[in-house]
Amino acid sequence: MTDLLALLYPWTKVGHIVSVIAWMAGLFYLPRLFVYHVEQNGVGGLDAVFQTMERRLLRAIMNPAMIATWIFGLMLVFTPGIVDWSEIWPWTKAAAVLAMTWFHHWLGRRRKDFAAGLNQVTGRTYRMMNEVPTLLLIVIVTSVVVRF
Ligand code: HEM
Repeated sequence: MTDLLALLYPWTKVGHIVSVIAWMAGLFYLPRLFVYHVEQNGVGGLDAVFQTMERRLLRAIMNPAMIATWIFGLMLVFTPGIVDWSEIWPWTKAAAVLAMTWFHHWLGRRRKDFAAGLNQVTGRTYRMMNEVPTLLLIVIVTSVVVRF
């Protein structure tokens, strides 16, 4: 099994990076959609349009991309010679990835609130939350590239 993972290594990394890019695109865009959704000022019909865009973005792109990122990422973890858990970088990366996954689920719960007409979160808070994936991305890329 580990021989197969070693053989697949470059292709696993291709899959990982491609799925990471798709996941991040959604994580940046969905909170921005929520800002516009909150601040639409009751223009007729827009609520339904936003709901459709949010549902499709989450279901068609973000959920599959997150799952693919995890699968390829875990394949890299189990590839021999890639991760040394006595170093610091795998732990900072793991913490940031878990936080990113929490953020994804937080957005998913907010989408359900919008769909039920129960959103309580202000546009200002969504603007602030929009910075979360950027900060986590900096931690993750620094971890995997600098490898402290
Ligand atoms: C979801 C769980 C994740 C796991 C288990 C995981 C695990 C890994 C592992 C073990 C590597 C191998 C590093 C190497 O080949 O030397 C890697 C590479 C990489 N990961 Fe992740 N990762 C995950 C999520 C993410 C996320 C969310 C991002 C970006 C936001 C990311 C960005 C990268 C990048 C850019 C590389 C390539 C680094 C290089 O080639 O130097 N990963 N990942």
